[in-house]
Amino acid sequence: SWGYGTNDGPAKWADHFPVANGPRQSPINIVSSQAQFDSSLKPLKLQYDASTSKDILNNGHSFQVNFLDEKDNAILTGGPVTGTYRLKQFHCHWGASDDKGSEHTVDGVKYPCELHLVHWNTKYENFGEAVSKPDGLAVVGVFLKIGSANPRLQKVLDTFDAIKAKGQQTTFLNFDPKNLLPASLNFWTYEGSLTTPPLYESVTWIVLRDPISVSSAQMAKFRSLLFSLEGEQPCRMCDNYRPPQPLKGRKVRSSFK
Ligand SMILES: NS(=O)(=O)c1cccc(NC(=O)NCCCCO)c1
Ligand SMILES: [Zn+2]
Repeated sequence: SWGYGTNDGPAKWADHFPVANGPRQSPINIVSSQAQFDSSLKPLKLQYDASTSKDILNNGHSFQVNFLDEKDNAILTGGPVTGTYRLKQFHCHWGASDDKGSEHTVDGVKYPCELHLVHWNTKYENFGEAVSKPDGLAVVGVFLKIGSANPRLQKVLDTFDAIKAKGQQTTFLNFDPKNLLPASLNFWTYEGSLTTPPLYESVTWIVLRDPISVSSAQMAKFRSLLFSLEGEQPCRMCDNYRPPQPLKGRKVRSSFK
């Protein structure tokens, strides 16, 4: 199956997933001067207070914190979307060094890490139904910038020894993802896709302008995870990001001037 290596990485994904060369692929480079302020965009509303985290998993591509999504416990409304989107999971993408790792870039600037909070449109039955629909998902992207250690993020990193290898999972309760958001919810938004196979063109992207902090030591902890199964030749999990894709005429709107 697919990965991020020389033989199975982003340059090869089109072999099995031809939509990789489609008209609304993600991520993109956000050219801030080209983004158009849209006063009709509503404030982004992230109601995570009753969010219910369940567990954390190493899926062989990233770590993923999964949420109970049978009820409207953690929802996204407003911003560029109509209706209600439910939080399903969050995960990250990062580099082998602090000079790269994010999927979206801003004026060509790469961040060391990018957090994705994945929500699905409740007009569909569940995530599996929504994931392939053009208005199926809304993903909030948050950049991580090297600075002081992030104590909220540390709670996630403290589970990594239990999920070192692909397929390992452990209980992870009562984590509030609101604690991973910057003070301002100013955002850019555009119509895009999953950034991993199957690359479905089903995502309304909502990329927050302001980063949250992470320390260099914390970034090193991300890189202690493995792409590989226990007992296999260990392969450190890093550079699990897709590079920016062609804009193909899409407009990027901003919620701020
Ligand atoms: N990276 S992302 O565009 O936020 C994103 C969001 C939701 C799903 C996905 N990708 C997938 O679920 N791929 C299916 C296999 C992933 C490993 O279990 C990517
Ligand atoms: Zn992602």
